[in-house]
Amino acid sequence: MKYQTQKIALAYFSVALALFLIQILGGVLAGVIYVLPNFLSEVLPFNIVRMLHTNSLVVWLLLGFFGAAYFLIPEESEQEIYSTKLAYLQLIILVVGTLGVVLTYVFNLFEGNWLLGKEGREFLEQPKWVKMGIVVAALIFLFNVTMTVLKGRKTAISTILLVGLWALALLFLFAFYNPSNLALDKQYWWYVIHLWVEGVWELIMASILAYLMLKLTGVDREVVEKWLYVIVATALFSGILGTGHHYYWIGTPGYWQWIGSIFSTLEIVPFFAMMSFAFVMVWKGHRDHPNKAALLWSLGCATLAFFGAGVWGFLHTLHGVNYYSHGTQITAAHGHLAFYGAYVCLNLAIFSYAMPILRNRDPYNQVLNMASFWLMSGGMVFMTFTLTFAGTIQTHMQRVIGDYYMDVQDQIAVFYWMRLGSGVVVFLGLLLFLYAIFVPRKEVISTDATVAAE
Ligand code: HEM
Ligand code: HEM
Ligand SMILES: [Fe+2]
Repeated sequence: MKYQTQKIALAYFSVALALFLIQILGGVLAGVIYVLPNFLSEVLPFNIVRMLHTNSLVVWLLLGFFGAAYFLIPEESEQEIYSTKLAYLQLIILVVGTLGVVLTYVFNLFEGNWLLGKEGREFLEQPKWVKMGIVVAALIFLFNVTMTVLKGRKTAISTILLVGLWALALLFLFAFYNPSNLALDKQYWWYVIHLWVEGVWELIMASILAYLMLKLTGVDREVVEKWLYVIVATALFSGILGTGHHYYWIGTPGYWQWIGSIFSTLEIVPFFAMMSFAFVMVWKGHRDHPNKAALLWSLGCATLAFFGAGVWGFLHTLHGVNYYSHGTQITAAHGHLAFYGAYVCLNLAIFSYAMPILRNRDPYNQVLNMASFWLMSGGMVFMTFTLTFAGTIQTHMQRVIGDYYMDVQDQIAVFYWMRLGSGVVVFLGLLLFLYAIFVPRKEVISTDATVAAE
């Protein structure tokens, strides 16, 4: 570790991983409820479990991004982080907010209260006070990292990361606007949900991937930067108007069907570019970096993001297709692989790279880490297939033939059992990852012991 303040990342990554564990437990529980509908129905109903699953996902991904910024910005700007105290204060605010959400939902507190009560918009369910806390934490973060970057060396990687993080925070402000008109509500809801994952998060993804490629493959910075500009330009060009693929059936004007179809199809381009980028860098690179696990997660990220977001996104993005598939298991299949490939793998890549450095433990459990990649990714890919099969049958029976929703659900139950099975595999993969990251390798302990004995 070159800079002392990079250590801040350790706290962020650890809390992120704890929430990841909760997210996956929530997913498995939701998967159980799908096949055994009365399971825990009085204590922890499905809607609460689902909210915990999706919100803990978003929170831990954000914590991972913040941690990644604290880790890579000192190196990029050749400068210690402006204030360590502010960084920890930011983390405390986010943890308190998260606990607030969990307690409010699990114990059903403050019903109907404007400030403290629940808000029922998917992904934006946090009570208002938590949303405000998130904004305060984001401001602290932006101040802290911007001051650091301004004082030091400015690189394309840190600039694009900063632009992405600023835009992420600004777009979140739309979460406060919740008009009673349902069409307007949805229109602004997508400003956060879509413009995050298919806009500014892509900038964050591209810059973190670029940093990893720079470190792991040893290619020249100029080459990495050229790719970065192309990826960012195509991501914003396609992603902003691509929002139109959510405006087909919510009461917005008909021209959105064309704008949405055309521009969201172009969204495949940045994901394809990111995949090509990663492989070309490895092919051209001359460095044989010892951290093979971080490289595996990076390549896995770029590849699975291309399939989950690009291919599975395109599958249902043309309005003629979406007319039938909207809101079916096809959507869930895509949502899982896209989030997993693009943002889960990205975080696990930077954790795999940074954790051994942060914990001063090199070499570490590489092989177990790589095994966890295959278990988790295999599980998620299998889950995507089962949900795609389920969704195809569902779309046909429900939207083409016109069968009743619950009758169709009974017919596709076998896929939900398979989804549960793959979810358990993902859970095991995660346990293995945690073991590989946190538990010291046996040989290392024994050498230390002999050294101590001598
Ligand atoms: C890192 C891995 C995972 C990610 C990124 C993830 C992401 C998501 C997302 C984004 C949603 C909302 C989907 C939508 O509205 O279209 C969701 C819902 C759900 N997830 Fe996951 N999830 C993961 C792992 C799991 C696991 C392991 C299971 C276990 C079976 C699971 C089961 C579910 C269930 C049952 C739902 C609710 C679906 C519904 O309402 O119909 N997820 N997940
Ligand atoms: C990493 C990037 C992406 C992530 C994390 C992501 C995630 C998601 C999630 C979670 C949903 C469900 C939202 C909901 O209704 O609750 C969704 C919907 C959708 N996504 Fe993506 N997505 C990504 C990229 C893309 C791309 C590139 C395309 C097009 C090529 C696409 C096309 C769609 C479409 C058409 C829907 C609406 C499905 C429906 O009508 O039910 N997505 N996405
Ligand atoms: Fe979208």
